[in-house]
Amino acid sequence: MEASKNLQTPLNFMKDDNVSQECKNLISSLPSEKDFMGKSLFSYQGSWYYPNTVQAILNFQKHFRPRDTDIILASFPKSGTTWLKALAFAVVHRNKYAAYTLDSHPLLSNNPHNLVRFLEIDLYDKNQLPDLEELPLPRLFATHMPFQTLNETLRDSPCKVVYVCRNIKDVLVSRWHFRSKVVSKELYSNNSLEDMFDEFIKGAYLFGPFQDQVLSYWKASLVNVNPVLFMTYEEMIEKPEAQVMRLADFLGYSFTEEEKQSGMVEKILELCSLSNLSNLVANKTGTSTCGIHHHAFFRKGGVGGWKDYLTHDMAKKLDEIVENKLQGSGLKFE
Ligand SMILES: Nc1ncnc2c1ncn2[C@@H]1O[C@H](COP(=O)(O)OS(=O)(=O)O)[C@@H](OP(=O)(O)O)[C@H]1O
Repeated sequence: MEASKNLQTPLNFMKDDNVSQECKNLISSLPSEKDFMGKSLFSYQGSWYYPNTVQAILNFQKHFRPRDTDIILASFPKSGTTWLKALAFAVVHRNKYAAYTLDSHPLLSNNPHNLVRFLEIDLYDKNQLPDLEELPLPRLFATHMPFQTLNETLRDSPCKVVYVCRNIKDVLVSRWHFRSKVVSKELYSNNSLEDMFDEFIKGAYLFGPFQDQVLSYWKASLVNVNPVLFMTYEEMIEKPEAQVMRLADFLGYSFTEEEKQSGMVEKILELCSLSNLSNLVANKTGTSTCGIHHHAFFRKGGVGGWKDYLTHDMAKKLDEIVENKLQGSGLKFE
């Protein structure tokens, strides 16, 4: 692939134009690789970022003050983030939007990414000191950072972290489709699946390596420092009622018997379903606060769609890098 110079991407967090001298000094000491467009990525605390994202993470690490009731939704991109944001928002704020009807719910008029904003590619990317005081309680945030980077800031806080992960093969295919929607053809015309596969094998791509991030949250979920709930997209697809109740229990917003009897769990699942969200005008139009068109967050969903795209050999190699990393951890992808 040809690496052209001076490429511009519309996404702020992929740029390198908002970096302090302190951050420049740090970056100059970090391992670096070129991404698919020939732009530089840097490895900070075990994950790869563009310079503006490193700056945003430094902002976050320096200035974020967690509250005990904060909830952080973490994920590797394309693992079910949008769904988890919608579900967590709907669960914790369910009493604010008419006890047993969800007709006037914010999720019907706003994209989940604007209701639960990313720390490093939105809030702290835009602002060194974002105003987080006005957010409704409990405050909900999201991140694609690995646990070790998040935890440096959360260390003494009892705030809760929910991690959702998904099979690497579906993640890769989802990311490939997503890239074709968000990176303009002028910047990158050859969006081949093989290029993305090579990135995953090599490990140097935004927020990668996938397997390192998954392992960081898995390990954190086994020890009781910051409570971490480890969820999988596949389990959410297979047993949505059980998983949303598990989420609610963990967050301290368990469904009452009365709510269960009245069908509240099913109503929330319907509200947050891919078919419902993706058909809303609010999600067919407009751009999220992190600069991505709302519609780009929705596609086909489901489990095993990778089979239509990846060869047997590709699938085997992807499984191998994940298995090698997770060996002995007790976590296994089917
Ligand atoms: N509500 C809901 N229910 C089930 N599945 C959903 C939902 N919303 C989005 N999706 C599917 O999730 C994939 C996008 O992943 P993320 O939301 O993690 O993307 S992002 O990281 O926030 O950019 C992407 O998966 P693929 O369809 O396989 O590409 C979306 O279609």
